[in-house]
Amino acid sequence: MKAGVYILTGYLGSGKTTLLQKLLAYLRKRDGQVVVLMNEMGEEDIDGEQLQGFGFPVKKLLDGCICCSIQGELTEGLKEILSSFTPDHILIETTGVADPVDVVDALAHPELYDNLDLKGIVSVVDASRFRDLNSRFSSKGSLVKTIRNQVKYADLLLLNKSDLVSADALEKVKAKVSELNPYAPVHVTIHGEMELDQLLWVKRIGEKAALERESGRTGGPAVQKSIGKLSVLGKVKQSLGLDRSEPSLYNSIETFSYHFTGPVDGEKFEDFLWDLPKNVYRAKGYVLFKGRDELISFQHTDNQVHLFPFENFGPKMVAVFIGEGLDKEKIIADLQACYA
Ligand SMILES: Nc1nc2c(ncn2[C@@H]2O[C@H](COP(=O)(O)OP(=O)(O)OP(=O)(O)O)[C@@H](O)[C@H]2O)c(=O)[nH]1
Repeated sequence: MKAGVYILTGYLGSGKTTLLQKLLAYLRKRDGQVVVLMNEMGEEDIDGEQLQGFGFPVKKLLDGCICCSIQGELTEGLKEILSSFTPDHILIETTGVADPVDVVDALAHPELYDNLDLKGIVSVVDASRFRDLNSRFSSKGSLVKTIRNQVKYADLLLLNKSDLVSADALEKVKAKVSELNPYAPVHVTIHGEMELDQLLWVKRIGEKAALERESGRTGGPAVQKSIGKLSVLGKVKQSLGLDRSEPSLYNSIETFSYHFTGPVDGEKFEDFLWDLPKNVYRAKGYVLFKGRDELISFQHTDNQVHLFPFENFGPKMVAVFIGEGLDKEKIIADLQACYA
C-alpha cells in the first residue's frame, strides 16, 4: 500500500507546526502509522521539540530547504522512512520559504513514485499578514512568488490567525486568496482549529488548476489522485517560468543561531523581540528567564511575540533568526544586553 503524503506549507510563522500538533493529536486516536518529516531552515531543531509526545517518529531535515538546497535529502529521508516504518501517512512540514511545487517535484523521484500517494498540499495562510507581505515584498520577486505559490498550488487553504484581523480585513484576504487559487476549499481558522477529517480527505487539484491557469480557463475542481502525472506539471512549471533556473527565495534568506550563556531578563528579552528589525522575518527558540525555573519557548513574527513555558526541558537554550540582510552583530549585541 502506498503511503499517503500530506504537504503542509505556508509562510514563516503562519501556524504550520500548530496545525501539525492538532493533526498528530487527532491521528493518535486512530489506527495507522504516521511519520512526520519536518524541515527547518536553520541548523537548530526548534519545531521538532514541539512535536515530541505524540508517539510518532519525527524525521528532521535541518539547515536547508527541501524545495531546493537539500532536495536530495528529502528523497533520501523519504526512502529511509518507507523502509523503516511502512507508514500509512507521511506528514511533511516544509520551511516557511519553500515553494511547494518543488517539494512535489522531489516526491516524483523514480524510487519513491510507486510507494507514495500525494494526498494534498495544505497551505496555512497567516490572515493577519498575507496582504501586508504581498505588498511589502512586491519588489522582491522570489519572495512574493513563493508566498503566492504557497497559495496557488494548495489543495486546501487555511486562513489562520483570523483572531488577529477584523471581519473586513478577513474578507479582503479571502478575496485575494481566491483570486490566486479559485479551486481550493478555504477554511477560516484560529490556531489551526478545523474538522481534521476534511483535511485528511483533501482532494488534489493542483495540476489541473495549473493547466487551466496556463490556458486562461477556470472551472470546477478536478481530482488528481496520485503524483503520477508530474511530468505534465513539470512542463507547466517550465511554461509558467517556475522551473528551478529561477533564483530561489531560499538563496536570499539567511539564518543564524545564538546559544544563550545563561538566563536573561524576561521583560528586556520580550522588548528585544518586539524591537527586532523588519528584515528579521522570524525568530524562535528556547530561553531561561531570571527568577523562573521553567524553560520558555519564544515565537516571533513581525506582528506577534509569544512566550510560553515549555515543559519538556530537553531542548537547548538557543535562538534562531531568519531573514534577509541580517545585521547579526547588532542583533546579538541587543540580545546580550538582555543578560544585564
Ligand atoms: N493569535 C494566533 N496565534 C497563532 C495562531 N496560530 C498559530 N499561532 C502562533 O503563531 C506562532 C507561530 O506558529 P507556528 O505554528 O510555529 O508557525 P509555523 O508556520 O510552524 O512557523 P515556521 O515553521 O517557523 O515557519 C506561535 O506562537 C503560535 O502559537 C492563530 O490562529 N492565532
